[in-house]
Amino acid sequence: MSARFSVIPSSSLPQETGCVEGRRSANFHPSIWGDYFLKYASDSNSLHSHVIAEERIERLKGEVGKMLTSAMYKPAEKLNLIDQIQRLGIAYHFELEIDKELEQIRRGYFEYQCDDNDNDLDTVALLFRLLRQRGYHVSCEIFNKFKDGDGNFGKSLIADVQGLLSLFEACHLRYHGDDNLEDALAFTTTHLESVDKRKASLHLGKKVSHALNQPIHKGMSRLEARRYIPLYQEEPSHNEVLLSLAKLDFNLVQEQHRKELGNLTRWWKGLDVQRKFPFARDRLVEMYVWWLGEYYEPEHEVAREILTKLSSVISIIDDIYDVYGTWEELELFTEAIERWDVDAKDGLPEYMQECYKIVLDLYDEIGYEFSRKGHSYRLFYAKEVMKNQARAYLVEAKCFHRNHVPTMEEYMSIALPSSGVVSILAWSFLGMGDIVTKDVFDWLLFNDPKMVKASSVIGRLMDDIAGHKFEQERGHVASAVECFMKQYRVTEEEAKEELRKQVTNAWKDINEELRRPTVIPMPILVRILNLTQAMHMMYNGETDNYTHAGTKMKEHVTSLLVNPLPM
Ligand SMILES: CC(C)=CCC/C(C)=C/COP(=O)(O)OP(=O)(O)O
Repeated sequence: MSARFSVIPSSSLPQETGCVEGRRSANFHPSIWGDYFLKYASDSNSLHSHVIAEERIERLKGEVGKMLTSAMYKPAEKLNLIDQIQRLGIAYHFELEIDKELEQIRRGYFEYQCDDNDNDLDTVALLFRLLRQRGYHVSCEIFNKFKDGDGNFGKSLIADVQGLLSLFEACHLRYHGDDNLEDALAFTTTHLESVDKRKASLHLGKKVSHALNQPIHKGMSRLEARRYIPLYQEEPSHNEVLLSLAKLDFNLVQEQHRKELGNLTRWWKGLDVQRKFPFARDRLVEMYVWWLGEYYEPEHEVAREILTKLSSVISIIDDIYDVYGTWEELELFTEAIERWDVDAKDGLPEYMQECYKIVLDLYDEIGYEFSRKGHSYRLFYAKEVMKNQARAYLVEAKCFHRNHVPTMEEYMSIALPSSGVVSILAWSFLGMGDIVTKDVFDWLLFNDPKMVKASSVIGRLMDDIAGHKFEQERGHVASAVECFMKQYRVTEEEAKEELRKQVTNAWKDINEELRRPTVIPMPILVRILNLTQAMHMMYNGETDNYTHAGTKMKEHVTSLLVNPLPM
């Protein structure tokens, strides 16, 4: 298919520039984890306890399944149950049941207008959130009845902290034009912040603090489940069956994740990354955690493996383009990727030859996996993505090597493709089952879908806001913050504020694109949502947690992969 970028002619650069030549170094810190996970690669001594846990899980799943479909619960109780199941990270066992129950509750509420008793703010907001999460269109006018005579969310709601919390969470599902929810977000945030300051009721206070920092809709499910399980346990009314299932399942799946990461560590060591590419970020473990945001369910083992391998290699390539490579080398490397031929590596410097070989070998390996599964057609898309990514990196590098600070419009046309979101999504689909088709790849690669663009905007702008300072210090292509400041003559803080608004708007696009009926199957769109949540985890705040993996990211790795949940 047609390339999005053309390769920049080599003659075009040096004359034009005060060109930045020679090699740079970003002084990335070394891997925090080294070989730590290697020991899990061959871990088979827990086989017996594994089987016992699986049997218990099956029994508990049966009980939860019965609770979900039982007619004993009122709709409000059922909604709470569904919410808890989702937040505990075990909803993947009950997708069909949840869909059926939600559909029934939706019809009861909107078509038969029943259950007037369940019309409190907490329940209505929960209903709204759970339905919109699944793509049902529910009008935000549903909240009008909670407004006072002046059309504002009124004082009477302030004492209902649980209701405020539920409304706050619902607001993050808003579409463009949902003005009601803009007001509701400001209203709930103000009042929840004051609850947070008062540290009212220890348990509720904890929930409020966490929500303000991390709304459910933007949170990475696996990480949020890890945080929610102990919180749920502290709830006096918690259900023992749900809790046991959540803990057992978390720990069993964690064992699988460790083993996968153990095998990946072995592969990574075999590549000898530290020695061959000492200038690059060595972040296999962090990359794996990133993709637990895309899918953590056991069935996606192969997809996770393919995605982690490809993205870890692209991370090295990113550092070649961003940091280490000279302009001439980058042109040569891009041409070699275009040619996709073993002989194309002749003429590359040695470190690039090593990298090129890794790419070709990896593609041979995944190509073999595709042919085993009857998915050989996927290899074409996988290669196309790598070529697009290399071209996008080259265009970005050109800006840097020319010391060019583009306008925001020009910047976004360069920085959205180089953000890698399309590549990551395409690669994340490679190892998935038959829900992924040729049409899905064509849509993703050649239709410029709105939801994917929104996800790229969120990833790119959050990354730029978080990484601005560090990248400018080490010398990096101008970020959105710099372009915005220059174009609109504003301060760094003002630029960041404006860019955060663009992120907020892009979330509304994501929410709208999830609305049924969708052209692309929902499980595919959910991957785009998941990737956006994972990027939110990576870049939220003032730190790029991928590059600087020693603080928050280290905590995430520890809680997701090192420490099991105490039973
Ligand atoms: C979610 C995605 C798309 C991940 C791709 C993996 C990757 C190359 C990360 C580097 O991020 P970075 O912060 O260094 O990116 P950039 O160099 O574009 O700023």
